Amino acid sequence: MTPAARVQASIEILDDVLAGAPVEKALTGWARRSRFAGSKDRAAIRDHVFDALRRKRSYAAFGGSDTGRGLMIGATRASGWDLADLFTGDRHAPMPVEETETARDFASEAERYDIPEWLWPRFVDSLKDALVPCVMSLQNRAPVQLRVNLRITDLGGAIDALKSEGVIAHPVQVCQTALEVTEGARRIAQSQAYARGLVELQDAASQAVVAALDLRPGMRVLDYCAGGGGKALALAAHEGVEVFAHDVNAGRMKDIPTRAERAGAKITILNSDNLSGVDPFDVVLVDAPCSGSGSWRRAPAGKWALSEDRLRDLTTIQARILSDIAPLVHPGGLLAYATCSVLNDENGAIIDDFLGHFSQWRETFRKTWHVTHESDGFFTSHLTR
Ligand SMILES: C[S@@+](CC[C@H](N)C(=O)[O-])C[C@H]1O[C@@H](n2cnc3c(N)ncnc32)[C@H](O)[C@@H]1O
Repeated sequence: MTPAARVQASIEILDDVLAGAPVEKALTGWARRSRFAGSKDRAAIRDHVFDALRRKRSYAAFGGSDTGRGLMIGATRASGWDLADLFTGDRHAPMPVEETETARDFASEAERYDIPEWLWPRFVDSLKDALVPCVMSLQNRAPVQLRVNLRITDLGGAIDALKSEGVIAHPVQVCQTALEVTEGARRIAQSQAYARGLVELQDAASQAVVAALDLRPGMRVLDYCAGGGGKALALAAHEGVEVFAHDVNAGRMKDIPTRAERAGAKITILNSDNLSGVDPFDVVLVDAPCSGSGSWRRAPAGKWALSEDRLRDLTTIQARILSDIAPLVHPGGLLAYATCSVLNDENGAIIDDFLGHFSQWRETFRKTWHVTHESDGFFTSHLTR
């Protein structure tokens, strides 16, 4: 496909997404209808679509409308490409840009930085001096990051194994187990290094949340909101730590046994019914359901799907999970709360509210990871009684 034909395909997919289709469904639907497209075309179109979704508001201003076409005109203007080279009207290319399709000034800072208008005051309050670097980072693509499985290898061993298969990766500051992939990211899933459990795909801040726990051999640790098991696997990489995984939606944990086997680790799955009968744990990690605002680079549709009502529901769920789970922590043990959100409503405010209601608990540690090139936005707080 020509670059112009890729832009036209992106316009069509974006129109589907703007009409309400989930982005992955819109991309696969297009790919199925377009057998002529090769893997490089599909990857380039995916990049265009995700980029346009990250910057939906600013591209709409640059492009003069919030349609798929407006976003891709905006993207072309923002990147400095010549519109006349892509919007040619030739076969498969978008129609030439008309005089009415002009850029306009940004109406607000929220529009400039691609944040929903209603959410902007919360971003300002939550992020303070980190606001602009954070929202600018959220406009860009996230790096591909790996966790080195220290049960099987060390950083050097993983880097060498990946390199021999054409994947170039280097350590990142955020966490000692984390690597950033700079070349060959698409080879990872088929690589021996991945199949043999040397590395897992996981962002560095998620790894840092687990690394912040003082895990020691003999501890029993519960990952209460385990989902696909990313954090449970990182917990289970610690020698001698017994790891349990639970999720209200048990189906989400279906891949954990296979992933654990690949990693040479053991994770016991608990369902909600047998949770009440188990002995208390030394550590309970609550990686709570949240807005995902710290990882909107990876899932940009979430930025536009969040509403005030949904945020209120999430904070209610977060508070309820903390109070429900507190009795499952051994006296003197650790209740570790985490979100991949940058919003104080889901972070400090939840902890402060919990401590206000449960006076026997105190906070021993709190940390925020701001969104930077290297890091997704994360928050954690350690509570004990
Ligand atoms: C942020 S995700 C977890 C991601 C996972 N820990 C990982 O690292 O891959 C939050 C999870 O919480 C689960 N969840 C939502 N409400 C819950 C509840 N009341 N109790 C337990 N889990 C819940 C969701 O099903 C979802 O899988």
